[in-house]
Amino acid sequence: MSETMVLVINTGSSSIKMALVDMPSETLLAEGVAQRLGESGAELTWKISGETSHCDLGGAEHDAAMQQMLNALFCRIDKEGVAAVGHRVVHGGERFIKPTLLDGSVITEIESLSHLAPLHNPANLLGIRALMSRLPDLPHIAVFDTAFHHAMPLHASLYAVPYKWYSEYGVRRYGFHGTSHHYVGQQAAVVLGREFDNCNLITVHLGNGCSATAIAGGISIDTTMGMTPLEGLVMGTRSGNVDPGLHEFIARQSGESLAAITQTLNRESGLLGLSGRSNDMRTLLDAAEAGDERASLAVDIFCYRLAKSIAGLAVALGHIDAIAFTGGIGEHAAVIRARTVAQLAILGGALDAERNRQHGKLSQCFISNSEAALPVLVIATNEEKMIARYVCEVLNQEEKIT
Ligand SMILES: Nc1ncnc2c1ncn2[C@@H]1O[C@H](COP(=O)(O)OP(=O)(O)O)[C@@H](O)[C@H]1O
Ligand SMILES: CC(=O)OP(=O)(O)O
Ligand SMILES: [Mg+2]
Repeated sequence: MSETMVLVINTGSSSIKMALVDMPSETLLAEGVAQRLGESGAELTWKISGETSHCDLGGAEHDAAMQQMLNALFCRIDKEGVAAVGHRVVHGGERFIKPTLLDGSVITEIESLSHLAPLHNPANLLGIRALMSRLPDLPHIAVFDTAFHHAMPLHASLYAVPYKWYSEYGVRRYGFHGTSHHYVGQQAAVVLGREFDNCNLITVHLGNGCSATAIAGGISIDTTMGMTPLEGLVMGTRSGNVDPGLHEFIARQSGESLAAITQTLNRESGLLGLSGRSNDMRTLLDAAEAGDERASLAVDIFCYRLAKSIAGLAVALGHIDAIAFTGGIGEHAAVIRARTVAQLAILGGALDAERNRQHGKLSQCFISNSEAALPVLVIATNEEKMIARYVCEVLNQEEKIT
């Protein structure tokens, strides 16, 4: 394909990432990150043409941060060169199993899935509407977190509930963070010197939302998130798995509605709920180091539940070629990787302490001990680059059709 620029927006539960990607070279011409949204430490960083700028967002939520980011971006880039916009959309339901050109009916359908991804689809739609109004003449393409998981076998995607809940209401596991798991899986195969389609991998995405995926034959065959991004691992503000009897029990105890309890499990649980302090792993590791017992307990539970889930995914694969850590925590928190892998001796996991500690300083992906049976890698995710790739695939197909 000819040189073209793709603008990408990735709205997560605690961050907004934007990138202007030159394709097909995949050069990042501009990168913006607004993080710790909704907290007093909310901040925005832009890297444009090699220059970095930084500003305090004063506790901004998604909407305010997005407007500020777009103003900063459009002051500095030439809109004329942009060929298309790629939007991360977290829940694509049963219908959206590949990147899709956005129009009114697609937007309505994404909106109808908002109750299944309340921390994400509404924020994704904010970005879609803001960019469609600023760049109305360009193609806008939605790339869904759920798409990479769409071929999960039924034994992994169905819950053991009455089958008609699946056939009549679409109750099933979808999985999320698919764009990141796909990108990191492909990168891990490159590092291993193997074909992606011939690798058995566990990719572990640890950001504000956390999930792990078993990949075989180039597809996701099981993952820890489910019908909503609430299932699975302990996360920043999400509980992950709880006893299905919990809702009724708490409703009886506290008189709260089911919706209020779900809201608590989404927004006030996980690391935040356990520590009573923060959803941010940096804050908790500092607090634990300073002797805060609840922060320490939150970190212990996070690592134990993660190790247990990775061991569970091993069942899906039989043989594991590598485990790859990614996401803000996976890439930067050596102590979390160390404490998790220390609980995976049953799979042959053993880290090289120095490689693990130095990761980031040396651009070295392997952090496992050379003698260990289980190779462990750290791979920086790049959902924005992956979204730009998917967008170009759609543009190329459209070109072929017309
Ligand atoms: N150096 C670090 N050490 C420990 N945790 C870190 C570090 N840098 C980022 N993190 C953690 O990564 C998480 C955010 O990850 P990220 O992937 O950026 O989030 P999002 O899910 O919003 O995209 C936060 O919990 C943050 O504390
Ligand atoms: C799906 C999900 O949890 O995304 P994020 O980690 O960006 O919140
Ligand atoms: Mg994210």
